[in-house]
Amino acid sequence: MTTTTDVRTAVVARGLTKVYGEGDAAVRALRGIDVAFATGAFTAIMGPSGSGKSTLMHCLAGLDSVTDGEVRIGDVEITRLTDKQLTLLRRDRVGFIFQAFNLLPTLTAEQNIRLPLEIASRQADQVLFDRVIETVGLRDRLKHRPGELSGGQQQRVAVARALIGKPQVIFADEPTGNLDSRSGAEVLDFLRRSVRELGQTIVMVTHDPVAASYADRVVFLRDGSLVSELHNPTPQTVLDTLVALEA
Ligand SMILES: Nc1ncnc2c1ncn2[C@@H]1O[C@H](COP(=O)(O)OP(=O)(O)OP(=O)(O)O)[C@@H](O)[C@H]1O
Repeated sequence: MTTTTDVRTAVVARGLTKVYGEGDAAVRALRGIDVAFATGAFTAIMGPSGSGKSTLMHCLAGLDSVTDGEVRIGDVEITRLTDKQLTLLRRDRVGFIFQAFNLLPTLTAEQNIRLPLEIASRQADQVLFDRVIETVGLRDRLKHRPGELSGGQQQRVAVARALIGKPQVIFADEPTGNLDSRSGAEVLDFLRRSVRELGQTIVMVTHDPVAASYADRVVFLRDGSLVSELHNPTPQTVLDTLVALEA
């Protein structure tokens, strides 16, 4: 598996190890993972329940500390940063999309989308804003509050919010977990278009072989180790790989 750190690589982990607890209660959630995520690619992380998917994403995104090893986002070795530096890095370079859309209910869709930039005192790039709004099809919903939007529309607002800051990478944790299959397909299609058309880099954790098939590449975890990967996956090849892993 490649671990090169050239400009085409957005995120790299080397020897990434995460142990929860100590002594007899210790759980080795990640056992020395080497993985690289290419810039402008859509990668899915899959594996059986408890295999370490969420832990890997949290360590890659600087949301959780690592026990050993390194993580680099762009040219920044995040495992060496102080908490304050990490907060700034997450704010300025990383986008997040969660299963629960995490929108502020009193703000309109547009205000939710612009909020992270406002917090960071950054100017929205109006050309990008318009392009993102067109891409996710929200033009006629900008003045609506989240409670007036469907689940799929709310998640599209969350996708737009993540895209608008032009982060080096977006981490998505089960982004379609709360959506019906049609809304889920729409959101996945927007994620894929943001990679193809805006050059965005996306790393997504999912249980769903259909969701994973929207990615360019799928990496598979088992018991805290990376054990397999697929390029240009289909739902069937993802399912076959999962079945083989769980055998
Ligand atoms: N805070 C924690 N304290 C102790 N053990 C933990 C903690 N978080 C996760 N674990 C353990 O680490 C291992 C990996 O968990 P993780 O949540 O990363 O797996 P996952 O593949 O995302 O699972 P799922 O698909 O069920 O969400 C599991 O054995 C889990 O019980």
